[in-house]
This record gives sequence, structure tokens and C-alpha cells, in this order.
Amino acid sequence: MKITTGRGVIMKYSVRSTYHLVYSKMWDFDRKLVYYGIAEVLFSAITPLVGVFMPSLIIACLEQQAGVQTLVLVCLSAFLVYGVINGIQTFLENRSSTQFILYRLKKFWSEMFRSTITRDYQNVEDYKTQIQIAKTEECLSTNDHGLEGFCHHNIKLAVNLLGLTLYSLVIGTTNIQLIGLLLGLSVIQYFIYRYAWKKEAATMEESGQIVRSIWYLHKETYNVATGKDIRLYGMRAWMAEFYRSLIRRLEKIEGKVRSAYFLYDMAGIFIQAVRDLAAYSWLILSLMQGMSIAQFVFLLGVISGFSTWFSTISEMISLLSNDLMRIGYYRDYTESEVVHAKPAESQAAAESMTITFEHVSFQYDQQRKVLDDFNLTIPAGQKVALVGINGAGKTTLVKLLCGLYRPDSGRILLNDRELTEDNREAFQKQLAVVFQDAMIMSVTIAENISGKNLEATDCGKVIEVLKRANLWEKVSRLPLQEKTYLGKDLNTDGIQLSGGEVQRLILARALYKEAKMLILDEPTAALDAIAESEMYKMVNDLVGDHTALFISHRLSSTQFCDRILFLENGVIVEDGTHEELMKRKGKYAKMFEVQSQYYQEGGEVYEFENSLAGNL
Ligand SMILES: Nc1ncnc2c1ncn2[C@@H]1O[C@H](COP(=O)(O)OP(=O)(O)OP(=O)(O)O)[C@@H](O)[C@H]1O
Repeated sequence: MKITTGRGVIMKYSVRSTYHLVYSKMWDFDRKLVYYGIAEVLFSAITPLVGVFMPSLIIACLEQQAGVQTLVLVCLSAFLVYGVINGIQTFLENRSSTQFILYRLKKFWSEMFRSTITRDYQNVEDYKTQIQIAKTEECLSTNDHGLEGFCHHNIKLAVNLLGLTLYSLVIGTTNIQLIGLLLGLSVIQYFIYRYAWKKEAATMEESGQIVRSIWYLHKETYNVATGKDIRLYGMRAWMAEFYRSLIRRLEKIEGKVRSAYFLYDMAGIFIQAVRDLAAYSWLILSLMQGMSIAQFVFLLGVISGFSTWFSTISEMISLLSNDLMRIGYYRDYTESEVVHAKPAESQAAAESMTITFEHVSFQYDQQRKVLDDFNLTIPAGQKVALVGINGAGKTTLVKLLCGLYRPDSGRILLNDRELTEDNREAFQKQLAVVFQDAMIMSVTIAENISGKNLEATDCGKVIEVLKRANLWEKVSRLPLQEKTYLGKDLNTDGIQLSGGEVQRLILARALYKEAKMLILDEPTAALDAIAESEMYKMVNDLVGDHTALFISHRLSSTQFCDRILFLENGVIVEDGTHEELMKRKGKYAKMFEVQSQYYQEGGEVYEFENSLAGNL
């Protein structure tokens, strides 16, 4: 059920279902949190009443001309009772503050972490999911709003409701008309507050978007990768102006909201004046008609505290609407129907793999189809090169093959078995893929290679693959060798590898996996042409009988392959060995000839640019 909480703010989930979700999880997490919460409500509502009652008690003793001893005893007892109640209330408040943080982190953050890490790659890559993640963080990153705010605000709401009820009973037993007037005025004040809140709620989506953009810009200012371009391409002024324009937009929105709250504040002052006039007139009149001073002081305290209970209730209802909206973001993300990873089936790994694409079509969003009715068979053990100009669809094809994307139509078969959600994890275990943008984590070299913690890593095997990837010479010279940290995020002694060294490390990771199929999606961009060619040949020797797919823009690096596929706009336009394609004098031969001009010229080796391929 959708519920409107303010102009333009629609909540997808019923209030009841969100309450049920948060409190049933809390019950599972630690039921003491609920018990202590109830106790906090009781003590927080009683404390002010006791505070108001104390002076009137002392005055009553004076009025009745009690002896000094009795007066001292009453005072001490009153202070003791007040101190104990106040102390318990403070303890409960502090306890819930820390416990709600733990509840948010242990229960909700971990659920979000699990939901992200296990979900389909295609879904995580989607920009809509990225926005959902940013919004979910809004629900889980602060103590005052979203999930944790919800827990605190509910306690405060309950305290104020109970306090209001107690105070209404006290006043109501003395003057029923007065309580009617006080409640009526408070209701008017509440509706004016709702008006201001609705103004604010109507801007929340837009201001949330602006705040996210501001955070994005902030992030880019300390992002090491973009930092270079910002300085070298003189982007500072442009970014600063962009930042200022966002702040200006936020200021404008805030201005509108502030003026609505100003109206509320003004109305509040007026209502307060009317309320005080009525209440104090009655009190003074009652005093003149014989009310005791003790009762007068007590009712004075109760009446002046009455409006605070009510205005806090209005405030809490508005804050809770905001919290509910943010919890809705969290629910959108964690309850959305996405494919989550299934544990790998235990099945015997095949020695080598035959890959078949059967009428596969795929497109990103509403763009043109990258692959349209695509067919291809790679027999087991074949070494295939996939070449083509930029944007031809090579990486997309690899991601489909790895199960990172799902075809829109058609099937991908692995040894005659269709790749599905159920066997995807099992299949991925048999694959080693080296992408252009491979991930290096700020952990040790050995952990980066094995993908496990040090205790579970076979360091002997790590050294062996580092040797095979021509990186051991460098690593062996480091004081901690394969146990050296990469980057300084987790260890200040961490080292920085060069682009080419990172790519060798990624290759070592692929070799460590001992997969049945190896895919190299141009991981060698940081290597020179000769080093790349040598690495591809070396990998070819290492994979033995296993199937391998090599992607490169440097055609000389892949000419050794059993088969070369020339991809253009998602279609294989040429298919054969290097010799066959050269004889055919088609697109491949033309590209090869252009590139080869840049190799041996006057006995010197020249580097050629990847972008050259795109010019063909
Ligand atoms: N995540 C994505 N979202 C939307 N479009 C994408 C995405 N990735 C790639 N594309 C588009 O799909 C097409 C094929 O891209 P792909 O990366 O598969 O080509 P490629 O042959 O690997 O290119 P290159 O040689 O430049 O790496 C391109 O037009 C690209 O703009």
C-alpha cells in the first residue's frame, strides 16, 4: 500500500509493516532493547512530573507549618526519589544510544552488505541500483535519521504521549474546559506544523539529489585517479563553480522551507500567548478563590510543561515520517527482486570446456543491441583471439560468458549445459578472467592472489605463480616478500605497484586459480607491445589443453592463436587462423598491416596506440 506523507512524498510501504519490520528484527537481535525501551519511556515521562511535584510538596509542608525536621526529611526524600528516577532515566537513555548504533550496524548494515555482495553483477552495475545504494546509505549512515532516528524518535514520541496523557489527567481533574482549550490550541498548532513539514517533505527528493551530487564532487576532490586530471586539465574553477551552483540550489530550497517554519514559529508564539492568558487567568482566579499555593505551583508547572509535550509530539511525527521514508529506501534496496548468488553446486570440473553462444541478444538499457542473434562455438582446448575496433562488443561478450550479464534472449552453453543462475557460481569457479580494470585490494600480495586470508593461502603456490608471471624478481626483494601490503589504506608500509606490475599480479591471480578456462580481456594495456606479445605466448604455454580466449588490440600478440575472430558491431565478420585471414585480405589483414608499420622500422621497436585500431 502506498501512503502519502507530504506533498510529493509517497511511501511505498505501510507504516504498520515498517514498524513490524524494525521491531521484529530488534526482538530477534536483542529483546532487552525492547524491554529497556519501555522502561525508558516510563521513566522519561515520570521524571518531569516528579520535578514539577517537588516544589509544591515543599510549599505544602511550609503551608502546613511542618517542623524543620519534617521539612528537611521531605526535601531529602524528594531529592532522593527525583535523583534516582533521573539517574535511571539517564542510564537508559545512554544505553539505548549505544545499543541502537550496534543494532543498526550489526543487523541492517550487515544485511545491506550481504545484499550487495551477493547480488547479480548486472544489477549492481545498473545506475538505478547505484542510486538506491546511495539512498540506502542515507537511511543507515547517521544516528539522527533513518533507522536509528526511527528508534530514538519512537521512544521520544511514546514519552511525550504518555507525558501528555498524565498532564491532561492532572489538569482535566481540576478544570475540564481548560484541558479542552489547551488541547484545541495544540491541535491548531500541530496543523500549522504539518503545513511547514509538508513544505519540507516536498523538497526532500530534490535536496537529497543535490546532497548526493555534493558528496560526489567531494569524493572526486580526493580521488587519486581524478585528482591528476582536475589539476592537469584546469578543471578546478569549473568544479568549484559546479559546487557553488549546487550550494545555491540547496540554499534556495532551504529558504522556502525556512519561511514555512517561520510562519509556524509566529503562530506558535500567538497560540502560546492565548494559552498562557487563559491558563494563568484561571489559575489566578482559582488562587483568589482559595486554591492552596502548593496546588497553584504544581498546576503552574503542569500547564507550562503541557505545550512542550504537544509540540514535541508534532515534531516527532514529522521526524518519523522522514525516517519512514528513508527506511523505505532501505527496503526498496534489500527487498527488491534481484538475483542473488546461489552456492556453487558440487560437480566434477571438466578437463576443458566447449563454449556455445546460441542466438544470444543483449543490450544495455534502451540502447542499441550490442549483440543481436549472436552464434559462436569455441571447442574444448581451442585458443581463440577476439579482436575488433573499440566498442565492437568484446568485453560485453566476455561478461556474458562469465555469467556477469544475462542474455536478453538466447542461451550460452558450457559443455552442452545451459548457463543458468543455478550453475553460474559453479561455472565461475572454473574460469579465470583477467579484465582491463582488474581489482587490487589494499591487502597483502599473497591475499590478492589467492582471494583468501593468509592462513588459508598456499604461499608456496603464490611464489610459484609470481615466478611464472615474471613478478617474483620484484617481490622477492621486498622485506616481507609476498606478505607485503599493497597500498596504504590498511597498512602504512604498503607499497605501490606500477601499472605493468599490477597486470602481472592479476595474471598470477588467474594462474593461482588453476581454472579450466582462461580469458584475458586486454589486461596488458600497461605493457609494451613486446612484453604483451611475450606474456600472451607465455600464457598460451601455461594453459596447456585448456580453452583460452585472448582479447587484444595488438594483432601481433594474438597471431599464434588457433583461431581469430574479428568482431564488428557485435557480429563476427571474419573467422579463421592468422594465415587464413591474411590471405583473405579483409578487415583483419588491413588492420594488421597498418599496425605492423609501427613495429619494426629501421630495426627499432615502436609502440602503437590502441586508439589506432579504432580509426580503421
Ligand atoms: N555498462 C555499460 N552500460 C551501457 N553501455 C555500455 C556498457 N558497457 C559497454 N557499453 C556499450 O556497449 C558497447 C560495447 O562495449 P564493449 O565494452 O563490449 O566493447 P569492446 O569491444 O570491449 O570495446 P573496447 O575495445 O573499447 O574495450 C559500446 O557501445 C559501449 O558504449
